[in-house]
This record gives sequence, structure tokens and C-alpha cells, in this order.
Amino acid sequence: MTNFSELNISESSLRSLKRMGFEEATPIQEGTIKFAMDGRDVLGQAQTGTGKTAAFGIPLIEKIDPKNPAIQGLIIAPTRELAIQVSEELYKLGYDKRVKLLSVYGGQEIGRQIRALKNKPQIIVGTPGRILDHINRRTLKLDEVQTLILDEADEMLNMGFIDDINSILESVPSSRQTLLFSATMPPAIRKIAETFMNNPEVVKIQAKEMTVENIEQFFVKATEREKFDALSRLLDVQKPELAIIFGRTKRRVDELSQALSVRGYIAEGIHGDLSQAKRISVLRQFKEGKIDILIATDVAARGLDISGVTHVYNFDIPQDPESYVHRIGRTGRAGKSGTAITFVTPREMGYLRIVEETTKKRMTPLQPPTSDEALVGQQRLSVEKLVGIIEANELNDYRALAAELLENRDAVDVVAAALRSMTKEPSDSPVSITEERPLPMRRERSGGGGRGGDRGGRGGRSFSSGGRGGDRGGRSGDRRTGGGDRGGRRDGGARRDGGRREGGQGQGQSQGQSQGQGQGRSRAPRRRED
Ligand SMILES: Nc1ncnc2c1ncn2[C@@H]1O[C@H](COP(=O)(O)OP(=O)(O)OP(=O)(O)O)[C@@H](O)[C@H]1O
Ligand SMILES: [Mg+2]
Repeated sequence: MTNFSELNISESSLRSLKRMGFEEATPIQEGTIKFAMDGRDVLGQAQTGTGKTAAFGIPLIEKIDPKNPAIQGLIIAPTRELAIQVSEELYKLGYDKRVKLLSVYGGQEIGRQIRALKNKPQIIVGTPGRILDHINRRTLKLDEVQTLILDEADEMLNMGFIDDINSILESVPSSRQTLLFSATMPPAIRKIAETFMNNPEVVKIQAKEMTVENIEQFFVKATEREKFDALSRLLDVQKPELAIIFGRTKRRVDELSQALSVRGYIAEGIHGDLSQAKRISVLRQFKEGKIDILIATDVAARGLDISGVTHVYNFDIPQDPESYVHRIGRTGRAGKSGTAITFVTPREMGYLRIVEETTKKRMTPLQPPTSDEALVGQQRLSVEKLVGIIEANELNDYRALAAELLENRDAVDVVAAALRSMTKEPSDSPVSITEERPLPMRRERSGGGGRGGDRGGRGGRSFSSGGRGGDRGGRSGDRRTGGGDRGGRRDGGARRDGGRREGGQGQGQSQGQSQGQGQGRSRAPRRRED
């Protein structure tokens, strides 16, 4: 690895990097920085959690003229939380140079953003819908933008954001530099991406596998009905520090977070039907460790960098391999280790094999703990809690009661009863989870065809053509959150279509189901965040 001081970057950036604790450049940073600083367009691909943000952030900050009050850099990200996170990292990178940044995203009052724009930020980080909104209102002037960055480019391009991106590009000088980044870049999407760029340098950090080595990957074969108990037993035995559980739909996320709370876990859900304030507060509490388990739709699959996430559970197997790569990439970041566990129903085994083919990594089968083993885990936890209470030594109010009890009761019985009352046994709190229809049946692919043919293009993959529906159903609904403040700009056909799908949860669900049956694949582009 190369020290940042060898990369010809300014003293102010080096000071910022030092403050952030970055010394050595990661391979994608080393590979990108030189080309980007030479003004070249770069298409960057490297595994999750390997520092792509700073790879595009450092050369961007280097290029900003601090004396020029115009917007000089524009970063587009697929979700609001990611836009916020990227702007925070960029703020740190540009701290010494006093670079001014602003993030703009849906679900936040637009008037506030318009006022903040008057402070002359030099870099804007935003989601496509809200950026377009500002362009249409003429509150965002992009004619001096020199650098355009698309973070998670494939995500934004593969499902109809192309129209939005094209519209945004019309407001940005064509002489700009363009940087595009993601951990995944299916060939067909890459071709589209390159149409935005000028003879790009492709910086692809070659790795044997698409997922990072330090994530241990398991799968649990279980029926829909068995999944929840298997999940809670795993949680009891594995005791994650912080865990993210991905579910297919918003209803699923709601039900799981309720069920886990009933069982005594500190868990909260995040999806696009929640208010933006709630989304931000849930994520903040999770980052601070006040919530142990975050249950999420794919809205949290891309780019989010939360330290302490030791486990990712795919309660529902994702519908396409890229989604798998990004979801599990929420753990095992920046060299840390992590564990990923994917539940798969017997009918869905074909999907598992396609994920493995794409990532070039086999998942290890895992037998979930038995209820007895899980109970032992729970009981140990109760013992730890009890010992903790004794050591905290604040028992004065209870001592007299205890002495009284012990006059006619056996001491072992009393302690055992205390432990029993502290231990959550599944029978104490029955839960109900609505069964999801499995993904449409897929036959496992025989080894012969080779990856090239299989993955020639996104449309060519029966894996994805069958239905990114469920998640997309969930996610197109995400746009509803911002609908209120976007009322004025529902002008395009796609947008109206996006609006139509922004029904309630039931609708998102039924869309997922009809797609699951292979009937309802919408021809119009599906849309998600603003
Ligand atoms: N050179 C470095 N030295 C130490 N830590 C770093 C370095 N570069 C980045 N990091 C840290 O590594 C973590 C992951 O970085 P980042 O979020 O940029 O990954 P990414 O490649 O964009 O991942 P994803 O594909 O999930 O978006 C962050 O916490 C970041 O602060
Ligand atoms: Mg990233």
C-alpha cells in the first residue's frame, strides 16, 4: 500500500486525511487518484468497504477552487442516507481547505435547502429526484460544475434513473470530468455508464471474489414458516454487536421489527414509508448502538458505512446477485471481519446458486441452533445480567424482601425463578409473520454455460428479468415519502408512473407478488428515491 504523502496531493488534504486517521491509500484510492487528478474520467470498481468514497472525494476536493463561490462538484447518490453520509465524509476530506458542501435530498423541506444554497456551497451531494427538482426551480446552478460523480452508478442506471441522470447532465457543462463508482458493474450497465463519460480510464481492483474475503458467508435452508425462529435462535447464539436484517418488502420489515421487539430484542425498521426524520433518527440510534438490530429493505443496502456491524442476515434472499453483494457489504468493512447469513427456502435454491456463481464464492450451509441451544444462550445472558446487577450493588431496596423470601423458600429455587423471569423463551411471546410468496421457481443452472453468456446483459439474465419486483415494489414506494414536497414536478411520464406505484404497503406487496408470479413486470422504468 502507498502512503498518501506519495500521491502528490496537497498539504491541506494530507492534514485532513491525517485527522481522519487515514495513512495508507487503499488500492482503489491509489488507482483512482492519479488519473482523476490528471483530469481523466474514471470508472472505478472495487469491493464494498474499500474506500471508494475517498477515492473520488480526494481528487474532487483537490480540484475545488476555494475562492470560486460557484458549485464546482456534483455528486449523485441513490438514497438519501447515502447522500448524507457521502457529504459528511467529503466535509472531513475538505475540512482543511474549508470547502463548502451541501446535501440535498427528498423528504427534507425544500425551502431550507434553497436557503442553504444561498450560502454558496462548492459541492452538492444529492439524490437524483431532488437535484432535478432544484434544477427545475432554478435554485441550483450547475453551469460551472467541473466534476460530476455518480456513486453507486449501476444502481442508479439499471432501473430507469437514466432519464433523470440525462436531464441532470443537460444542466452540467459537457466539458466536465465524470467519475463513476460501484462495487458491482454488470456489463450492460457499464456500457450505458460509459456513454456519460469521455474515454474513461477503468480502474477495477481485481479480486478473486466479488465479495470481500473477511466476510464469512453462510446460508440456512428453511421454509418460510421456520425462518423467524431460526433467525431468533441465531441471534441468541451469535450475539451480534450490531446486526442488519434485510427483508424483501416494507411489510416484512415492519413485521420483523415488531416481532423481534416482542421477543425482547432492541430492533427498529427502516424503509421508504417512514418519514425522513424517522429514517435519520433510526439510523443515528443504530450508529450510536442504542438499537442493536436494524431491519431494512434494500434502501439500506448500498454504500452505508456503519462501524460495528458484525452480522448481516438476509431474511429473504435478494432477487439479484448485485443486491446480495451490497447487502452483505454492510459488514466486513475497512478490513474488519463480518458474518453474512442468507435464509433460503427450498424453492429458492436456484437463486442461491446464481448468487454464488456471480460472486464466485460458495456459501457454507449452516444448521440453525436448536431451540434448546438457543435457550442456553438466553439463559447465559440472564445470568450475566443478574451478575451485573449484583456488581452494580444497588440492591438495598430489595434486600429485606429477599431475606423474607428466603425464610420459607429454597435459595436455589429463588434464584432459578429470578433467572426464569428474565429469560425470554419463545413460548412467552408468540409472534406472527405473514408468509412471503417465494421468488418464482428457478432451475439451478448447470455448470456448462459459462459466465460470459449468462451475464451478457442485465436483460439477458433470467435471474433479474423474473423480478426485482418485490424490492422495487418496496422501493418505488420509497419515493412516496418525498411526494409531498415534490408535488410541483410530476411532469414526465416515468414520473407519473412512479407516482402510480407509490401506493400503500399492500400495493407494494401485491406488486411484489404479481411480479413474483412473473406476470406483472412493469415496462415503464421503476423508480425509487428522490
Ligand atoms: N485509506 C483509508 N484508511 C483507513 N480507512 C479508510 C481509508 N479509506 C476509507 N476508509 C474507511 O473505510 C470505510 C469504508 O469506506 P467507503 O464507505 O468509502 O467504502 P466503499 O468502497 O464506498 O464501500 P461501498 O461499496 O459499500 O459503498 C469507511 O469507514 C472509511 O472511512
Ligand atoms: Mg461507497
